[in-house]
Amino acid sequence: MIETDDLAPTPAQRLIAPESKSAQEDAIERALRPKRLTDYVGQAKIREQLSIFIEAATRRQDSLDHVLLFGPPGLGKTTLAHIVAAEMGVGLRQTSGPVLERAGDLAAILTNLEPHDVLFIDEIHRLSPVVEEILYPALEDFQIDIMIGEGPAARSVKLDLPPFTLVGATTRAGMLTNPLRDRFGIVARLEFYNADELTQIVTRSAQLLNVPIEAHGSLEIARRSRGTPRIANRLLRRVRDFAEVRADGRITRDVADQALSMLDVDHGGLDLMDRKLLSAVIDKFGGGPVGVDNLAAAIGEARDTIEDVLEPYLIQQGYLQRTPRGRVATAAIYQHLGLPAPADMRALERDA
Ligand SMILES: Nc1ncnc2c1ncn2[C@@H]1O[C@H](COP(=O)(O)OP(=O)(O)OP(=O)(O)O)[C@@H](O)[C@H]1O
Ligand SMILES: [Mg+2]
Repeated sequence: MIETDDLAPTPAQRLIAPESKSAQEDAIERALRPKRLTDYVGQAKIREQLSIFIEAATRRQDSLDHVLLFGPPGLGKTTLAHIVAAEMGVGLRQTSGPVLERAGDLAAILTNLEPHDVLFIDEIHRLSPVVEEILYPALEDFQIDIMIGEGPAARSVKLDLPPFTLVGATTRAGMLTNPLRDRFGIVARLEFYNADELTQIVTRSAQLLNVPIEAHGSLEIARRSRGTPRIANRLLRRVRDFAEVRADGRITRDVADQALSMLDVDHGGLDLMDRKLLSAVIDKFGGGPVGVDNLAAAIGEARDTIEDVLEPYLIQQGYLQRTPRGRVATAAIYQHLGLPAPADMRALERDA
């Protein structure tokens, strides 16, 4: 048995939840958010592409093509949307899929844009169908059809819009309708960050927060941040607290290690929720394959939580595999947890 805790935090309470947890955290994030492309660490391919497209559009005095950003929470989609506007030297209007309930909500925003502005729609996979209808001609021809008046006197009016750039963000590109996805000229998939990139992010944030930190301290936090800048920044703040109370305020590797171990974030960045999930796969389902619905029932979490929040990093790290028959624990996770791998898995590895 793997040690898990019945008091494991709920997804939102997790120290390593990739979502933003509070208005206070949002404010801190804004302060730490890089403002220009050159300060944006990692995602080299996306940065290069965007810098070329932005320069080309600027030279032509054109608006930038519509941009779709997708990837797990906390990897820098909102940050990048703001950077696009800053690099283009234009304004940014921000809204989100669930907020735009009626067609009129979107029409009001669109008709108030300045030429070349960026309209940032977060959680764009949650747009309602009526709002999406309005969006199509807006994206393609910078025009919208709106209804004026009511009943028999109602008539449809075409309005011209200023040329603008839609930046859409989503954690789930698969949930976008095809016609919507097809209207983005630039599609960028954000990847998890490596330890080196996260070390740079932690070092930069520590500077902004005036926290003394050693290079090995940054690296230790980076390694345990699940490839996610938001988590790296959050762990940095918790380690700082620990350093101030239990040490002399300086974050060394030792201090970071002690703090994170106390907070139940292990050397791979896994916490109690991860271990609960993995122990269910291993102990209750013999290592898998197990369908995600069964897994959700076994650990009492929503299927979405498993798919959006828990799994992506575990899969990326090679701890869990997604197969057509369900989730399977890999040899790497048995090793990480210090458990003997099942005999047939060892045989498979020998033959491979
Ligand atoms: N490339 C980066 N370089 C430096 N810091 C970054 C980078 N990407 C993200 N961050 C930091 O991580 C925090 C979270 O990023 P952001 O809010 O942009 O994520 P997101 O992808 O929009 O998440 P969500 O899906 O929850 O909306 C930001 O406050 C920023 O400080
Ligand atoms: Mg965001």
